[in-house]
Amino acid sequence: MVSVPASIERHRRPMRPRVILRDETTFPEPEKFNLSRFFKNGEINTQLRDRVMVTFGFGRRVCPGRYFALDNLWLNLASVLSVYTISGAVDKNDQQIEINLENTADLNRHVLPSKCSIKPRSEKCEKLIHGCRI
Ligand code: HEM
Repeated sequence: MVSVPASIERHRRPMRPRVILRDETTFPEPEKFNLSRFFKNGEINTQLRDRVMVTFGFGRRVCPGRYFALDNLWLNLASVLSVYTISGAVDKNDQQIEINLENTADLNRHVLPSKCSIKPRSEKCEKLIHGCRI
């Protein structure tokens, strides 16, 4: 077995974000997709521990791209949601097709594909998407 030099060993972290964010004492049923866990009396629960910054690690090895990543996510999501309505798809009998929330087991986990419906919010949005002048 290759031994790890002490200078590297002291940078190792026993608690990774993935483990912290699945701590059942703070986040009951951590594997369940449950947006209501972030709300209290119809408002965002500001008493919860910050679960966004945890994702990027801590201390001297904290992710230096965190603000860039968060701003990009915000811009991308806001751009998409401002012009599209995204919802679950319906089958030919007009019944809602259930969204599959299972994760892959890769290093970078993501949800498995599900059918969904993505429609422009309005004619004006459609023109915007196609790059026409409104
Ligand atoms: C949602 C997107 C991202 C997530 C969740 C993320 C998460 C992380 C995490 C958990 C670490 C390890 C922190 C630790 O060891 O404690 C890390 C390190 C790092 N990240 Fe990110 N990151 C993201 C985006 C980015 C972007 C956009 C960049 C660059 C533009 C970036 C550059 C880096 C670098 C260079 C390190 C190594 C820092 C070091 O070891 O000193 N990351 N990131």
